[in-house]
Amino acid sequence: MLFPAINQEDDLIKQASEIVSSLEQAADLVTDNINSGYLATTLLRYFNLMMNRESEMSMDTVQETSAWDLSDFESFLQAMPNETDAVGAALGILRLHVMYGLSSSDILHGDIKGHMSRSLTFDETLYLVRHIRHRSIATMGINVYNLTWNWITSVMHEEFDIDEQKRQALLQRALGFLKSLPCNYTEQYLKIIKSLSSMHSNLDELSHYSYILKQWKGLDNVCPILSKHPKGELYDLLKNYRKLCRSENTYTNINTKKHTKPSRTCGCFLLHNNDPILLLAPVKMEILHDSRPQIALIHDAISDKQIRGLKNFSRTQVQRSTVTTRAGLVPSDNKISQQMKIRDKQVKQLLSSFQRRIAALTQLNSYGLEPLHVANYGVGGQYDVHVDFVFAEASSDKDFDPDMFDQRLVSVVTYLNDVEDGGATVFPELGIKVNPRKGTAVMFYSLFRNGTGNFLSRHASCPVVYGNKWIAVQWARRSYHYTRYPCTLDRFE
Ligand SMILES: O=C(O)CCC(=O)C(=O)O
Ligand SMILES: [Fe+2]
Repeated sequence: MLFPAINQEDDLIKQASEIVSSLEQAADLVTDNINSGYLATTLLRYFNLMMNRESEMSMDTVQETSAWDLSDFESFLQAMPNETDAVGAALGILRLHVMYGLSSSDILHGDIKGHMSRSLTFDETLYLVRHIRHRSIATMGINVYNLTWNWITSVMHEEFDIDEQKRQALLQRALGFLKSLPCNYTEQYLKIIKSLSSMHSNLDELSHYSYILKQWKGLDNVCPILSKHPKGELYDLLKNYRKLCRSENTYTNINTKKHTKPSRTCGCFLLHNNDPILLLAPVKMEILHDSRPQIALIHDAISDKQIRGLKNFSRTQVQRSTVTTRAGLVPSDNKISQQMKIRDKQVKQLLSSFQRRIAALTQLNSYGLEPLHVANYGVGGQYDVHVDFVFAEASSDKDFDPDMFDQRLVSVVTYLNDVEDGGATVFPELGIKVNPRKGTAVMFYSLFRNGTGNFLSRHASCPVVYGNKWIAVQWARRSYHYTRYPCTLDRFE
């Protein structure tokens, strides 16, 4: 099972607690299993356990469920997280760190944006440091050297209860890192050398280095590579993504001027489109972006009963999400969630009024609606900046012509729960942030009238900090809607 944890993972955590509390023998086995290399997973499972109030166990539950036998336990062990989960957990914590600008020292003390957990151990922290250069962190548009150094120094400053040997190993690691940049003519480097000397380390090179460094004229205070920040449009976009997730208002206007006009009709209204269904129960619309692309909120888009039905059905069936790439549909570091398509007839029936309303609202033909997708993001789960249409560079077919493809025209993302912290949908080109609210949907168009993709519709899901996030995504394809959305010759109409 892959990180991020969803309800199944919560169940697993509950089972773990039950076993550990009730069977001494089992507890030893669990400990053996967990301690060998799965530290970050342990960390996140504890992290979840402590933070997710729903999964906290009362003593009553422990007593009720203490009748475990060992065959149950074997299958439990098989379902234990593996190395992939461990890496996933470490990356989840790093994502929260980067996206929300958290201090590494707070995380070390178990404080994730004010949600308290236990402190990390020395080994767990090193496990995080080892994974900072992972692709998914390296592509977040930050200086990974800076991030690594930030963590190394936090570990060095922390009063971990570790022996001399481990402390020396840490300092050696810090030296090795600075040397690899290379940053060995800096005050930072010298400081570590001095610390190592003060520990009476018998490294021959120590005295040699301190001698050279003392002679060195312009010793840099801080290594320049560590303070370089990536620049360019892509980085501005990723910066906006982070700023929106953090609710900082200072997002940079990148492309907006190129082909949007100021919004004229932002506001709320009841919409019925003269459609019999909507005349009976008009849609509560709130326009967030007037046009090109139009982005709107739909309030009360789905009933509580439909939400319950959808979640109950999907809870045990969602699987690791995939994205469309040149290599086909693959799991991706850019989309950390689990999802499924709803094909079940009964569930479809339950949702038919929901889909009819969407069709009536967009005035699109319901034949163009794709099967509904349900997705769940756990703590640290996110969806990086992306568009919902396929563009040539992302296609697996080298002759792919986006204009000939039946592209996704409209997306309706419906929130199936309130997320306690994080999980907002953001549009980093436009400075728009939508916080998930149970029953509300955000609807946006991805194409221009001529059928080509509008990159201003780029959007993302901020990582979930606390709780988890359930959404239902309804896409409508363009091909059925030529009459409703006739082509124009204007490139940007
Ligand atoms: O989770 C969200 O807020 C956005 C989901 C999304 O963009 C998608 O599934 O394509
Ligand atoms: Fe999307």
